[in-house]
Amino acid sequence: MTALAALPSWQALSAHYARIKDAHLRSLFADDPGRAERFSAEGAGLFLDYSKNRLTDETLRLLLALAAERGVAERRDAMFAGETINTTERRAVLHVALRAPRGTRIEVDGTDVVPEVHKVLDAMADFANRLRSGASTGHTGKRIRNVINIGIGGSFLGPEMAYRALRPFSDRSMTFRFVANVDGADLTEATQDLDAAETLFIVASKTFTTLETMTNAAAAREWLVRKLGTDAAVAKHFAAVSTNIGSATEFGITPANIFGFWDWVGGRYSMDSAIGLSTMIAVGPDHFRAMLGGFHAMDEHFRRAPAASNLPMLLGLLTIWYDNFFGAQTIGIMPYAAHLARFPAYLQQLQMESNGKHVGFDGGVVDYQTGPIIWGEPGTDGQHSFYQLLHQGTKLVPCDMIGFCQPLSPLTDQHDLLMANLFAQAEALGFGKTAEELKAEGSPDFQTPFRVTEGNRPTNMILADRLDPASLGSLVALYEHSVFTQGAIWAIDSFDQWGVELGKVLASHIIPELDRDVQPTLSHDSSTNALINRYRRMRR
Ligand SMILES: O=P(O)(O)OC[C@H]1O[C@H](O)[C@H](O)[C@@H](O)[C@@H]1O
Repeated sequence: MTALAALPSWQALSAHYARIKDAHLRSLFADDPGRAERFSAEGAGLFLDYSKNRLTDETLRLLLALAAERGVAERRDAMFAGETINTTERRAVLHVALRAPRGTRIEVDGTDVVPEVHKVLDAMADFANRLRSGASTGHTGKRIRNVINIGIGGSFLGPEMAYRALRPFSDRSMTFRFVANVDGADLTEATQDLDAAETLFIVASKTFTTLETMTNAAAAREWLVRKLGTDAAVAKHFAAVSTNIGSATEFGITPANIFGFWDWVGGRYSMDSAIGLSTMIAVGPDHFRAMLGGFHAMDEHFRRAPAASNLPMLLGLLTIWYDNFFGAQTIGIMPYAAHLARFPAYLQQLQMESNGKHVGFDGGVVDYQTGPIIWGEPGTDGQHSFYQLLHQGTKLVPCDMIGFCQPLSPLTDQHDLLMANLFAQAEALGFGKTAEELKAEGSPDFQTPFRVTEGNRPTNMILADRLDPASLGSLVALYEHSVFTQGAIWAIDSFDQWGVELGKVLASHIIPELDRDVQPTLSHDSSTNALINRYRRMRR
């Protein structure tokens, strides 16, 4: 593959960047009345205004040329065709099959996987309906009122985020909790006020080997058996979601309560697979299917919309623009929706685990920056903590601002306040306030320099009608495909995660060294040895 820096479009972008890097959004807007209209696009129920970015028509033209030269569309088509694009794990990448409507054909090694997907969805729907209606009960005959999802990473962040996002659509008579951390405090807090007879645990793990999840699942089983007095209770109080059906069965989970998925679904791309069982129990199968519809609508948009109006491509290319040309290190995600409080955390795994790589397709170390650091908080909360740095700090932090036009809360007047803040923040970040303007408003001279806000801070504005299952699906798929676009440009495998292995292996070496009954001979570095020794002395 041609080195990125050697591509004509890359070189043209570098030269173009040198020319426009200091252009201010104030003048870009003043000189171009049609800017907002031209730099916006719509698809799958989402509207994207990207006009408040530091770009011109030429920037866009060159970024689109880069996407073409780098073969983003071809790689996208290869993904949809079930090709083995996750080369380091030799796997297809087919989260798009999870939301393919019945009757679509998507093949992996000659087998159409769509019927299997719908078979699992139907089994999940049956399970969810029986729980929600009370047709299936716990071991003592009591209705299941509490669902605890035990899982971590992709088996946690998606389900937790989706449950919180869709609470207005959820069965309010049920309690949903999400346990991830191997810190026993997590499970203890989640169970301490619950009646075991009314509690279902879903053990969610693609591999069914993850230390945290297996440890918490075993502790949950002990808790349940202790509370209900018999091992037989496990059958009615545990379900599992995994690609590893054998280990889930060995754990003692009733086969009818095990829901499978496939190795062509990455953990961080799995919230719309059986990993979403807790979501489906919470909101019901119809809403879950509406969410899949939103995902699919964005898949189709990504697949068919011309690059210049293709939301995920635009979002991905803008990330490249700031990351590689402006040298930005991070991107902020600011959902103006309290229900999306966990969306930035969800996107952290999706983006950073996918594109936090420094080795390209050819096995060589890349000579450019890859995935940005993703972080964020819901607005308006963030405005009162870290926005100061966004407005007046020394770092360039492009932000995605996300809003919904219709409130779901009955406090509708407050929605105008929320949206006014959303629009105002993007305006302030983009255009700032000059010393002259401040003086004209009567700012005292001694204060004026401190009050100047430079502006020229870029934002994307993403709007949807309301936060519902369909728009949530579209929004997640938008970011999935943006991540894909970035990975294709950087020529990295966005679907492996080898970097997380070393820490796991080292932990497995240290675990026996903490055993109270042994006096280990430690052979780590002097810092790690001292820390282990200190812990052994200090713990109770
Ligand atoms: O679903 P599991 O197999 O338990 O994996 C849970 C998580 O742990 C791993 O360490 C990976 O970094 C994540 O990609 C994955 O989502």
